[in-house]
Amino acid sequence: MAAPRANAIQIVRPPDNVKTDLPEKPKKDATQRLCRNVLIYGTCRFEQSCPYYHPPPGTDPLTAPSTAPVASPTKTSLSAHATPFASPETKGPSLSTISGLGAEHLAAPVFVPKTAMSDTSSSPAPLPSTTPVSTEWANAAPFSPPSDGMPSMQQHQQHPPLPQHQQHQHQHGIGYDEGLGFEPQSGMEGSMFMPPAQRRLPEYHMYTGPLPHLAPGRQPMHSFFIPDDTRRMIHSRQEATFANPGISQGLPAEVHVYHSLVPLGNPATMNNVSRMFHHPGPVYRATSTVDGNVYCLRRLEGYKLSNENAFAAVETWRQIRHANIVGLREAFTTKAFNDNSMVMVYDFHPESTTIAEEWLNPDAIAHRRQAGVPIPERIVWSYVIQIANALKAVHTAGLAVRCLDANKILITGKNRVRINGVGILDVLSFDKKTPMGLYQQEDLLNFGQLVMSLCADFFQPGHAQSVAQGLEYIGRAYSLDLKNLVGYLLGKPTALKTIDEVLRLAGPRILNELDALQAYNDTLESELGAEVENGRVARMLIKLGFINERPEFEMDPQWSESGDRYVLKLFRDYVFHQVSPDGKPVVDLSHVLTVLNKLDAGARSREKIMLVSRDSQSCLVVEYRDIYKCIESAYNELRNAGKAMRR
Ligand SMILES: Nc1ncnc2c1ncn2[C@@H]1O[C@H](COP(=O)(O)OP(=O)(O)OP(=O)(O)O)[C@@H](O)[C@H]1O
Repeated sequence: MAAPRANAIQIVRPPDNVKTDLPEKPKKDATQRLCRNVLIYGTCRFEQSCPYYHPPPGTDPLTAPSTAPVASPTKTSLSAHATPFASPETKGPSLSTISGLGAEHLAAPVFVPKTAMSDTSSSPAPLPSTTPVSTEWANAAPFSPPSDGMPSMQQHQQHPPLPQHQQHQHQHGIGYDEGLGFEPQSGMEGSMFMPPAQRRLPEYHMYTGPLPHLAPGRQPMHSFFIPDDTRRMIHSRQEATFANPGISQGLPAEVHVYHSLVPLGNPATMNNVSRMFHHPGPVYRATSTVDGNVYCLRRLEGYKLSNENAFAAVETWRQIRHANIVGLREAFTTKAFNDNSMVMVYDFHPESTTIAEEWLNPDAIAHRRQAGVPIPERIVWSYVIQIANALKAVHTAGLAVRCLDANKILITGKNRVRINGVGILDVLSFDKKTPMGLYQQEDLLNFGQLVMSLCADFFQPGHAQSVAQGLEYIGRAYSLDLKNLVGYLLGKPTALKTIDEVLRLAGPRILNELDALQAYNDTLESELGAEVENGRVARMLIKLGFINERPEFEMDPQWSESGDRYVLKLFRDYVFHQVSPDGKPVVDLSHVLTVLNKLDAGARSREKIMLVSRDSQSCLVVEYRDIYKCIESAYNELRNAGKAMRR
């Protein structure tokens, strides 16, 4: 058994120039105050000589009646006395009211737990959730009653210096990697542990994993971050949006309000005459000087405006915003390419391809034939429903797509399709005489041919025999529903043939699509949830970064090392600089994320952690809410000073 240490550990408060306005509360008589050893370790080995109150064996000091002489942690905690904490409510403007692009964005809405935390302020003695202690704690030197009159830190009873690694192992106790269970170490007495209910993670700790049905067998660590495939997809889209492959030679520096043109699609065929538009129709990515966004410019070479009214349809198309249509933004004529060109500006969908490139290229067809597997029906129905949805919106707006073709359906995401090139033929082949109903019938026919060519790759549009063979093949390889739908679309145009009827035929398949979309939505929301938490942690880290190690503030080189900021320095060590028993750095991401997340959610958290000075000569037992206040106070100080300078 370790003897009590001769050099009693002094709890040292660093120099603090900030004077508190809080009135000091009268100290209770030592015999009326709960022994810290009991509070933290469960027992006091020096009960005979210790001047503090020791509850009778078997009594839980923290659940003792309020009349019992139990010292509430509220009264002995760092925050209770002489702490110059500035509450965000009382000092400086409310963080959430600040707007702009400055550091004020760090002020995420403060999370206020709705559950048990709400009444902790009035409860007599909430339970600290610092968890297990080791046998080393049991052998620790007892605290000594404070001998001088330091106002705040003295309220913490003294404990032996606790190496950071012990804090890591025993205060924090468990990491996410290790699961939430807790196994007492052998040789530790049961009485040394909090009852199980008190050891669980607090309810305000927000780092929840994904929904169980969304991540069976997923590694816990991965649930902290966005999954690899989603991350890769987002990165490659960002790269496709902003990377400059350096192939812009020969292109004008600016076209209307667009600059930084980069050709899209296959460079070998981009200057070919478009099969759909009968003009060479290269496509470019370009950045707008107006809003800084990236757009897709389709240039139609050799266009001569013959009728001013030709552009009238563009205005109607501009109004259509639909999930399955590539949005048309504007159209203009230009000589910037040293010719007469018309440019149609569309929303840019990075990394997109077309149905033709994806499914109808010779390699894909050969592969399917070799494998004897057609395109899965689920995918065909998904395309059918999305395109039908787009057609419904277009026809309802009194327009027609007029270019429904596998080359003009963009695949912009997982099974996500959008009709591309809308409005071009309205301008190029401006013709007021043909009724729109005829074009709409043409849309339905094109739709049928598109579905047929996906299901039966030998299909040749316009050949009656090919249609019959195709339908017969669909009848064998796919469901009767699909065959009926294609048959309907390829049937003779009549007034009764409408997109509404197509939707009716698709009927229950629409529900499947809805189901799949909602499941995908759930997945994305769950991933977003983890990122929200990461965002909060990032804000907390940025705030700490503003404060920790600041060379000077208001002519005070000691600012970041004194007062509240000293607590933050120790807290930073607690988060990042823990070491294992053999002195090796503990690089435990789950510890960092958990602690920072608790801190961000900790405006009212009574959970305690122990911070130890670098020389291990002093320690502080602080609640998360105190550290939270320290950060808010110091950060507001910096922010207000920064604002005053800007004025
Ligand atoms: N709005 C857009 N956003 C992003 N990329 C696009 C967009 N529109 C087209 N693209 C890219 O440009 C490529 C070429 O598209 P385009 O419509 O010109 O196809 P195409 O096969 O050349 O058609 P066609 O010769 O029949 O006119 C597409 O594969 C796609 O990668």
